[in-house]
Amino acid sequence: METIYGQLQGLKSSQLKQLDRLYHQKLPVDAITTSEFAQRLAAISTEIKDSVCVYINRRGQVIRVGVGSPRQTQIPAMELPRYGEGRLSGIRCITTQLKGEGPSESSLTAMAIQRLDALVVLNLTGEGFERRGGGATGYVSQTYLAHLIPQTGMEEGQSNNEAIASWTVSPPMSLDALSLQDFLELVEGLEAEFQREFIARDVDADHDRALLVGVMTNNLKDEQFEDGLTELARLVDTAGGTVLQTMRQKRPRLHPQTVVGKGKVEEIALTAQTLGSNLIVFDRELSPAQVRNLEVQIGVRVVDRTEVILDIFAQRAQSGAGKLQVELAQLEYMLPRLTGRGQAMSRLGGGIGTRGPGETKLETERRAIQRRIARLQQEVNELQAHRSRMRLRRQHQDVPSVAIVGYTNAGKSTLLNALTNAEIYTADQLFATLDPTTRRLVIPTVMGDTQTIVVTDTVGFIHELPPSLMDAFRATLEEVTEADALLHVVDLSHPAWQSQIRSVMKILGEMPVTPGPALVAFNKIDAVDGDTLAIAKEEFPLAVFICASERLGLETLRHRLAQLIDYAVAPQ
Ligand SMILES: Nc1nc2c(ncn2[C@@H]2O[C@H](COP(=O)(O)OP(=O)(O)OP(=O)(O)O)[C@@H](O)[C@H]2O)c(=O)[nH]1
Ligand SMILES: [Mg+2]
Repeated sequence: METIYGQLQGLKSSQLKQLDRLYHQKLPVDAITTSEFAQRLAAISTEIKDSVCVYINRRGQVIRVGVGSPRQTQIPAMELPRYGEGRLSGIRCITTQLKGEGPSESSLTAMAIQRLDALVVLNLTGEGFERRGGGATGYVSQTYLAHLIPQTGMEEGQSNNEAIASWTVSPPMSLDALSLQDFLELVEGLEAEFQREFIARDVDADHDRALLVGVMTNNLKDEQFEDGLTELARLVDTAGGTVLQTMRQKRPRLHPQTVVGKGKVEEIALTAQTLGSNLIVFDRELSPAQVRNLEVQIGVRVVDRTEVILDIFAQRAQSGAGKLQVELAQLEYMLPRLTGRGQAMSRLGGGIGTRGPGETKLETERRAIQRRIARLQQEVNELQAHRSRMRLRRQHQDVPSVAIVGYTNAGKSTLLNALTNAEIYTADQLFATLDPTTRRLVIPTVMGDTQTIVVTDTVGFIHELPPSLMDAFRATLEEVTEADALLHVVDLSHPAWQSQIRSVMKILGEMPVTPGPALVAFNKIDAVDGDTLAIAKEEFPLAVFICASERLGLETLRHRLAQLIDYAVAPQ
């Protein structure tokens, strides 16, 4: 017996046998259904007093039989072929309906999620008869034919509109009229239209088309939640993806298996299908099991915030040390997530979270990965030792050191460039800098002479910096803990500047060695209003205010640095 899906309780074995026999039926390739096949389906359905769904491929073979509505018998996303946006799944569903008129909203939604070729609804008369010598007739009162239609005009600006699946449902027609329809003509015409729309939209295959999902839990304030989503959108953008839409759900507690509730998962799947999204990004860390469950139900690759950050790091890493640390972070993140994901990953293609040195390692054995991690750890240790020898040499020469720290995109590199004419890459991007750069800087002393110090610019921080990154970048972060003092650069023009300060302080507080004293420098004051300036001055009376890009306030900054160093290196 083949598997019969759906609600089988209470069915007699003779009924199950009838359902099973449907698997042996074959339809002509150019017919949606034949009259005989539809009557037979309707006869069984009438007998068991429940809907029956049959799924048929383009060769006319029955590939799935289920009892219940199209929604209850639908094919799981992971079992569906994925041909991309320009195509349909190559499978149609014929279902019987005991009451009601046309197809229900939920049946149509199921059609859209599975990208079915068509959905055929057979309304039952409630009676009928078996013809002598086999063959049922009279069970079908009328029929409906529904299919998807391409969404036109999904332009950039429109992409944030609610996703509305587009389908069309025929007026009721007789079974005879339905069986005369040319099925091949219908799907070929439809696919040609989908293909045209797909090309018109100029979809770039290397470009992730992402849906963001935010889960608002009780411990979050509205503002925090929205700031988090805004930042996530910037991260996806920096990683090279396009955000098509952001979906939100409020939940007192996360759903243990899928984070969001069942209805939301369906909505995400439908939206992904409708908008042609190939990536779902959650605003929090997901467990390996949650990622698997979500991918199976949505049929699109699912990543969490950490994976997006790791992907940016992988794209940015230039130096050997940078690449080494990124690879280590990626492997440490991936190791617990390996089981079962390999298959899903290869089905769902590349993009955010699949790039970088860690990528090819995914297929190899766990143990090989563990060995590789151990080797990378060793190399990071050597890197750490090398950096520490360099610092020791400086300390012998009595050169005080300052590390520039701050939230990513605060203007740290711009400031070091302005102070020392260094040529560090700066950009309005998150994590523009990964590798530390150290430059000499001459500043006054508190006594009025001059002195030389070294200033190091390094990787920026972010709210909830992934622990695997913290560990892998320990050699880089040691530049921070080993410096005599810190210059904490804050982007005062950013609406979330206060929470960014808190995040930076939190990360500094979690470092294995307590960092030195810090001077806060509020940057980008050219883009700040008077009220914000007043609040910052009141909350941080010792801070300096600068505009690194216009080199404003740097004289004051040099003097305050002198005081800071005088305090930091004074014999205690
Ligand atoms: N309006 C304004 N923009 C600035 C100022 N300083 C820097 N920027 C801009 O802010 C953006 C980020 O500057 P970066 O120096 O790359 O920032 P960062 O802190 O090094 O960032 P990461 O290395 O990515 O962590 C760039 O587009 C700069 O041009 C400023 O004083 N005013
Ligand atoms: Mg930088």
